Amino acid sequence: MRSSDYSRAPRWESFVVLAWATASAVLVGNVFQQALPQPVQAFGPALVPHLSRRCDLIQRRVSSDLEDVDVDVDNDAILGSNNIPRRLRIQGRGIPTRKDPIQPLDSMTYESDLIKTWEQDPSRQKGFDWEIEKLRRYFAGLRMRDDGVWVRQPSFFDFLVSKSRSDPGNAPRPVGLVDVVKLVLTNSLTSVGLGPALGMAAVPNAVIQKYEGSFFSFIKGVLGGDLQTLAGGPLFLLLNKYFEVYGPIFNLSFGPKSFLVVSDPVMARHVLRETSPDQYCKGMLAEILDPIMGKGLIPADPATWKVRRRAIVPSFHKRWLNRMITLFAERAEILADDLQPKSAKGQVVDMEERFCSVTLDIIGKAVFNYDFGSVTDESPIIKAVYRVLREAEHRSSSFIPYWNLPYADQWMGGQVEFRKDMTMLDDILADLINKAVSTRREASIEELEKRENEDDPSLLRFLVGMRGEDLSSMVLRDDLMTMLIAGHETTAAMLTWTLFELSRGDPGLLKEVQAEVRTVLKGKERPDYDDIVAMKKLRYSLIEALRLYPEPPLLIRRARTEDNLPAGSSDLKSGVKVLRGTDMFISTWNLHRSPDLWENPEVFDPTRWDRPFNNAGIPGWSGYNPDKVSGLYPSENAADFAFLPFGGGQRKCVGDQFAMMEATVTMALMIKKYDFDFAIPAEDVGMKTGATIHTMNGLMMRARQVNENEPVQSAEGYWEMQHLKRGLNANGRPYTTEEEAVWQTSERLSHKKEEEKPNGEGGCPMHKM
Ligand code: HEM
Repeated sequence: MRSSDYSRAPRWESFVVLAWATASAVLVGNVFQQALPQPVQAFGPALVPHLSRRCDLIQRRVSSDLEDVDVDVDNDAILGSNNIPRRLRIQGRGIPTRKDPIQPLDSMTYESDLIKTWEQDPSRQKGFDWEIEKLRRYFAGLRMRDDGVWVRQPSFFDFLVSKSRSDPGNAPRPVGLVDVVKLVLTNSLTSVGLGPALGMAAVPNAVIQKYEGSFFSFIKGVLGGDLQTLAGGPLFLLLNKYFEVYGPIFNLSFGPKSFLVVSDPVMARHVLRETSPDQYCKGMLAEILDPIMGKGLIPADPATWKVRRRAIVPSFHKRWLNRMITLFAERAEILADDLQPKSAKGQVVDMEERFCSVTLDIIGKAVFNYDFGSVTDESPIIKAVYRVLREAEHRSSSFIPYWNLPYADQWMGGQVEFRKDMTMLDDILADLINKAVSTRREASIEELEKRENEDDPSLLRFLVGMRGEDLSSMVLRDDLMTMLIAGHETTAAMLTWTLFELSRGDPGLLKEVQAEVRTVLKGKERPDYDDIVAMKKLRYSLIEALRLYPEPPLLIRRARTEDNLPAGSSDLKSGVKVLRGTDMFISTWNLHRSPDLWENPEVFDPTRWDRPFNNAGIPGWSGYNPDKVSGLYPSENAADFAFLPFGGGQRKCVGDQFAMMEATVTMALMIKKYDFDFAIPAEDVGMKTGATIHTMNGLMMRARQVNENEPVQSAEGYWEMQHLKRGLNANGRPYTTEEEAVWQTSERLSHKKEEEKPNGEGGCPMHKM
């Protein structure tokens, strides 16, 4: 066909040729985009210059036809470039819900960058390239909303949009099929003894192959994808058994799939702190949590995480945290009041459920100023939240992604319900976000920190007010949903296990913690920050519960680059080569209960946090040093990564201070007003796991109201005695001089004898009996 024939060509033909030309151009651009420098990427469509004259001619005709498409929009309200024609505009503003077919463009993608590149320099919005770009956007369903936000509607030409993440610097690419194939091959060769030839370390292999349950339960486990059933119980307990057999690093294999299980502080420090967050991502955790948390901070890929972490951290500022203390106290008081009639009647209360309710109410108010009212009420929304949480937990302990089966949300009972629950929660969230956006007052971070926001001190209000914050995309919704989930059951579990351990342990310890609480809060209506600091024995009890019951008991990572783990306490002196794509579990459960890292690791002993601990047998580990405790709890740094209550490194929990304050205030108000007795034997409480560790049968207790102004019948001396009997001074440190040792020991012990004398003045009545 001669070029002059085009003037006579039928219109549909020119349309097809144009679409083909545009598609090939953009496809070429998209395929090679990662390999090309940014300016070249931005001109993807122009990568086929020989087509330009033809396309120009056809395009002029087609685009003039398209101008006639009538889209009713308020042109005055449109922000940004005036060069965007009406056909590329669409009505609407605000944040849609997940189920809406029209979604804002993900601001972290290459596509978004490409649009920004065009917008940054309006002088470039002319000529052939610009016309092609406009057409590409039209066919790809890209539209600009009234508020200037680019959205995407479903389109047959969806492939014209590049969804890949933009590359911040030299970030490694996500793991792909080739990496997985290479990994499986290497694993297979290593398992037949060829590992050393491939440079792989001789990491022991733990193969789950002996199933001890019934055939029926096995089939049920396989069909339901339930890893716990197949592992014969909570996975972290199985990993603990293997830890005892194979040591601090081993491979856990299920057929061709394997996980590297790390239980060594030096290796954990390397992965969490000494590598960049680009090097290890959340891997399968991100895949599992995607339908619930989307690109929220916990599962976020490294590129999204960098941007969102920077936005979220300032919202947890000191003034806000102080303000939250009042919220914690208000909500704990509601819980205490609710316990009163049950206490009077001697009724049994499931304290685990009560702690879940109070933490849900707190996080709802703190994150988006929403009152779930779950301590006193039951509602379909609360039930939906719990069902979603259970589903998230089930997914995170499954190895078959049953939720991805075709149309699973149409025919699988649990998935149908899950879809409905998510829709309900999404609608509520979208409504809250849109309300906050519509009353937005933009300001700098410093200004926002000073702002009072009496009626609504929520994180949502802060984030929406942040100048320059991208409010268009789903990431805000994803982050809020993530914090709702992350900040709720974790704190509830910490409270549950603290009450459990304090109640079943030495009564002297509980009495001492209660005495501290009642002394610090004496005559005060509500605790403040200084009181939280002063209640050290309580804080250390809470953190000790997190040592024994870490939430979550496993941290999940996937290597995005090849790496070499240090040897740590293993025998693999050259370290361990980690291939790109390797899935890894860092077992916090094993770290926290390792006899090499703790004295009497299985014992609940909050006093341990006063005493240093070291083990020269672990090269590169500097032990636990109480002098390094600087905040509200002994952190991962004080224990050199043997203790990871809130993770470590750059992806450490953003809510650690919030959680510690919340738990201290809630527990303080509980044990100030009540004594608790087990309603079932402590050993029947049991343990099961999902993302967090729950009790098997609830924490069934009876609360006895006490006179909070009466001093606790003292067990004074329990805490100090734990140090003294180990030959340390009253603060848990070694004596500096011999004189001090002699003086302190005789002084303390004679004081103790005085207390123990029958009818001795000031003696402990408990010991008088
Ligand atoms: C006792 C309570 C809590 C515990 C034990 C806990 C534990 C953790 C742990 C271990 C991580 C690191 C996960 C990893 O490295 O894979 C984490 C991350 C996170 N937590 Fe918490 N958390 C608690 C409370 C909270 C609260 C109250 C919030 C929010 C209000 C919160 C929000 C987050 C977020 C957003 C992350 C992801 C941080 C990032 O990747 O940058 N957490 N948490």
